[in-house]
Amino acid sequence: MAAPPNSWEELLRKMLPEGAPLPDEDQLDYSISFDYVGPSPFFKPPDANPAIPKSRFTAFPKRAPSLTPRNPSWIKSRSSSDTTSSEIRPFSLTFDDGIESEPESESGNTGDHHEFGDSNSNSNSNSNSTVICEGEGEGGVRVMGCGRCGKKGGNEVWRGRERCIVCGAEYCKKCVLRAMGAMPEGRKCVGCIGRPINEANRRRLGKVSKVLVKLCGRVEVRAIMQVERECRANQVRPEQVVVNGKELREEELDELLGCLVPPRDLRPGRYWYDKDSGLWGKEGAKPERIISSKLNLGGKLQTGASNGDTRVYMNGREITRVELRVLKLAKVQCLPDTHFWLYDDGSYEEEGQNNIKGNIWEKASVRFICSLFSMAVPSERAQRTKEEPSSLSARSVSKNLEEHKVQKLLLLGLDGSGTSTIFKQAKFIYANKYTPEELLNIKLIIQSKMYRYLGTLLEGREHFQEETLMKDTCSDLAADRSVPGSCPDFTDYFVSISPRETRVTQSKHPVAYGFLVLILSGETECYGSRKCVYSVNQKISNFCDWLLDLMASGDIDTVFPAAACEHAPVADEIWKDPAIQETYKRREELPSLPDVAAYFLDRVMEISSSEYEPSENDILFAEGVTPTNGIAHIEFSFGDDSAVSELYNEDSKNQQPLPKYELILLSSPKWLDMFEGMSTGLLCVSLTDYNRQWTDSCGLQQNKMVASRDFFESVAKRSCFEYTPFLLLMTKYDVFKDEIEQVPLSVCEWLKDFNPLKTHGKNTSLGHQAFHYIGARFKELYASITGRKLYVRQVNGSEQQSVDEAFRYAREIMEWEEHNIGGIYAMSDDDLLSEEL
Ligand SMILES: Nc1nc2c(ncn2[C@@H]2O[C@H](COP(=O)(O)OP(=O)(O)OP(=O)(O)O)[C@@H](O)[C@H]2O)c(=O)[nH]1
Ligand SMILES: [Mg+2]
Repeated sequence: MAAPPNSWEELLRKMLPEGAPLPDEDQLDYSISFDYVGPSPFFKPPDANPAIPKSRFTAFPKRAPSLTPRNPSWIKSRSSSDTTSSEIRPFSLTFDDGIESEPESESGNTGDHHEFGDSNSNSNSNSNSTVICEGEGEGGVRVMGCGRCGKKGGNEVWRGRERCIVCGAEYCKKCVLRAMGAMPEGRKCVGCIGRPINEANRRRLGKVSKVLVKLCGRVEVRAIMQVERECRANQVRPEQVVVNGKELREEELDELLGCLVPPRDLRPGRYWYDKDSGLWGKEGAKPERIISSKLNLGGKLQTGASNGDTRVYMNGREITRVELRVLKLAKVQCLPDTHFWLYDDGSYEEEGQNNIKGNIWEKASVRFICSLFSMAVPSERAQRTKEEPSSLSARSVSKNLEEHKVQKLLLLGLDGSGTSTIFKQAKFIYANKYTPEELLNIKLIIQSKMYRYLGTLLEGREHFQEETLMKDTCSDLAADRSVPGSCPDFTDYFVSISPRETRVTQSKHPVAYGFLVLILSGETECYGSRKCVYSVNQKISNFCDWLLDLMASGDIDTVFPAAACEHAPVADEIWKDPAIQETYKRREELPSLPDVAAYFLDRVMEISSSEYEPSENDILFAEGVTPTNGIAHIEFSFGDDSAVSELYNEDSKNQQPLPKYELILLSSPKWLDMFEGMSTGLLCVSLTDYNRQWTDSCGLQQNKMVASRDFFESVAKRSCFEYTPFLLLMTKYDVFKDEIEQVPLSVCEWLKDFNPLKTHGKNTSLGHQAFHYIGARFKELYASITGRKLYVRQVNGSEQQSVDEAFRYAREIMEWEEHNIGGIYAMSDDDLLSEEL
């Protein structure tokens, strides 16, 4: 069933504010994502109709095989042939240079096979062909205008440009095929064929570009991308890899890349390698991988290879501080000037003692911490090989690498921004359920928190009661003494330090001040017999005194939850008391009382009982379930077709392995620098923050959206996230869309320029426009820091489907980044959109 020709335009028009112009297809930006409200644009095909293709959003592309290192088959072909261009020819092109018409690229041509033969000679015979490599910069400097026809940027044709991965010369859509010919080594001008690529473009190798898809069709582009990745001329050259201070020789590089556990994604650079343990890292840095041991590579491992300063030595290398922490975690005695000998199986001994003391990889916690910090951990493959060496011989190296790759997602955000909720939802949706021990712990947390909420309410009640009675008393006194005029508002005259200590801080009004002094010095009896909406009976008052004393002395945690069951009836009575309900109505004045307090207190009897078992919602809404000052993580994988997936288990052995993900929730920014090499950063910001206050670690108050922005900025600036794409998850849209109708976005100084259009459409509501505006401000900020694109999505943490969709979006981003490096080449992202899109 063919879609109507302009269906995407219609769909887009519905999403954009009324009157907004439609962007060109080339300019479409897929980096803001939100929940589409309306009928599904993708029809579920009836089972009986196999002709209808599966929706493209339900099937995610399989990860492409690892690009580098090369697989052994390549190494074989490399030694057998020395030609650079003819060994892998993606397809043949015939080119009729007499026809000046633009290739049919705009429509209908996708998937067509272009027959442009012998392009090299034809291109060269063209009068313009001499400019092919002119003006090129070796360092990838961009040539202004098309390198062949000379057209400058700005017009439609120029926008879809392609760049040579050697010289950086750019060609407009019309000239790409003429300038690059059959592309036997990928996107290179014909004059650059056989020449090594510019290293700045290595990350671009094999990443599909939209322009090529339009010009050549998918099948051909795949072939071009494959040769671009695999042909000899584009590989790392031996002299570009220095190991232990020595440039590699050709056979050494072959040994390194052809071994069972090679370095991941080898780039030109300086490395150190410990052949006894297999540890491998960049010169001057911590180990990043354990590769195959006993390879004969480079020079001798130097003491200062990793720039360690710990006075603890491993196989002659002074180890780094992070390694020392790991050793301590593994309970290895590490006194200064200890010299260890570490073997490739993880066993270690002190030098010269000939006595194996243990195995550092034995503990799961050690392996976990190492993998969290992107540090070396022994690969399962290497371990399996030891057990069954023959079982792996037939498997390709790249396949193995794929299988064991775990995509790491780092979840960050200020307290209350929704991070814990998303983490808990991910655990419900994808990972295993909570264990009985975890459930017991959560139950105790919920019970304890519930009594704290009650304490906070009682404290507030006391404060509100004093305030109200004092006001009443003062107005009576004022009336008694016939003070002319109305009674001043006494609340202006004192600031509450705590409900039990009220201090006069102003005395603008001498009469009022006189009354206050009178009241405060003349005992509270003057309103002791009075009552107000916040007054309670003696029983509650006694409980209130007891609970508040417990809170003040810090003993509440020793009493609750142990005494929860015993005090449940009175707690229930208190919660239902009208005075407490009146207090709860003013909960925004009690900052430590979360909205979820009522959810739990409504069921105080049930929750206080020893038989109570927290439900999924209870866990979701409970505070403090995830560690507030540390790290939590879950590992999971999810399939393409359904929201719910299984843990990868024994049963899936025979199936295609699902990609694995590790979600790491980081509550404390002090660890941030340790998280290099994350696949994606998920940063949560609550949309309602624009109207909230935040107290920083120094006790200073500021707008919470501004605090979130500053936090985001500090994260984006870290060098450890240089290559990490970020997805901004904007939470609490459900609350925000109503709140924005009452309180304008301009209450936040950073967002004061928001200028909404007055329209009445589903997707042009004030909330929707404001969400876009905030997203755009964050994108702007991120681009100014990193020059890259920030992905944005709204999430409702309380809905599993919304969280699931956010993770699916994150997965698409990882795919795009892997195939298109959208972020790094953001300046030309119009031609680097995913093939899948
Ligand atoms: N309405 C609504 N509430 C949300 C949403 N996301 C989170 N919340 C609530 O916001 C509060 C704070 O949630 P989180 O930020 O996840 O909690 P946290 O402060 O990071 O961590 P803990 O307090 O330790 O649980 C909780 O009461 C959540 O139920 C959302 O999208 N919509
Ligand atoms: Mg919290």
